[in-house]
Amino acid sequence: MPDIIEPVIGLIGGSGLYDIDGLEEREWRQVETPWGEPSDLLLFGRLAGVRCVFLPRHGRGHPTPPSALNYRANIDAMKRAGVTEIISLSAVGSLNEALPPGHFVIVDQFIDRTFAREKSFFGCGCVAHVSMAHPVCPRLGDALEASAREVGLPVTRGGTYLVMEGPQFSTKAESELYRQWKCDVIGMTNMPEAKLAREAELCYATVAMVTDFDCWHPDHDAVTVDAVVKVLLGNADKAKALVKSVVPALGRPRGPCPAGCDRALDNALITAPEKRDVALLAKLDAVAGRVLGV
Ligand SMILES: CSC[C@H]1O[C@H](OP(=O)(O)O)[C@H](O)[C@@H]1O
Ligand SMILES: Nc1ncnc2[nH]cnc12
Repeated sequence: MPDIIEPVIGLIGGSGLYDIDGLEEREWRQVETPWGEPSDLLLFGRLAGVRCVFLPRHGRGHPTPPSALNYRANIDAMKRAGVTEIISLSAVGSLNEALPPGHFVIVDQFIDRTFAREKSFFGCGCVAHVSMAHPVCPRLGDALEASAREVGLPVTRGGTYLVMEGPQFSTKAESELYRQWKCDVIGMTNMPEAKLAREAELCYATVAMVTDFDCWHPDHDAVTVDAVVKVLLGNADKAKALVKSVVPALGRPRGPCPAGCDRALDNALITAPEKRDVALLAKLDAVAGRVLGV
């Protein structure tokens, strides 16, 4: 790992965010991965001189639902594109009265209730167990919080994001259960994305943009896509202002991540070298080349 890193900021745009304003030298480029196709071409460019790579999570025009997203291809493509940190911008429902629609939450924990997705780059022939105790990079969280306050967004630092499989929204009983679990927001996409970013040794943080009160709130109608999209349009402008402020702050040359996100595989591999599968190792070149030497 170099002592001084020139950051390349990865931005994953969720529902309602299919492009990034103000990018200079912009170019949509296909990035091939051994895991299949990412959601779309990747948009390369510069913001205030800082290299950025943007990916619309569901593809432009939103053709792909949460369960069908190729999360491994998306993260691998980011890594291959040279990205060093990822900011996930996501629409969420609120499970907390204090977090109304229009509010931004820099989440710091997740509960993963998804069950129909590929969740790891590793597997038979190369087993790895990374720590997910602290799934979000605090350095990115600090920068996002400072920028959100600077541009005047209603923001809360910290919160737990419940990741459901979808695509249907929750039942009222589920929504109430997640509230009992002290979850703050709910969405369908940030897992396994955050797990895969950790395996790929990429710093990762989520800006959860509240669009609705899900279905638990007695004074609000159950969530609909129409209602979500209405709030999303306002949130998307705020998200773009946040990105404009945070990218220059994160873009300065820096040392290794103080939280160790960029060394997550140092103590994670358990398969003996002679038991490793050569074909899998080849696929891990971008994600784990640093520790596997492939
Ligand atoms: C359009 S509402 C449901 C949809 O929005 C969120 O997506 P993203 O996290 O990519 O912004 C949620 O997770 C669902 O996929
Ligand atoms: N209530 C909700 N449940 C799941 N995902 C969402 N995305 C936006 N609102 C949501």
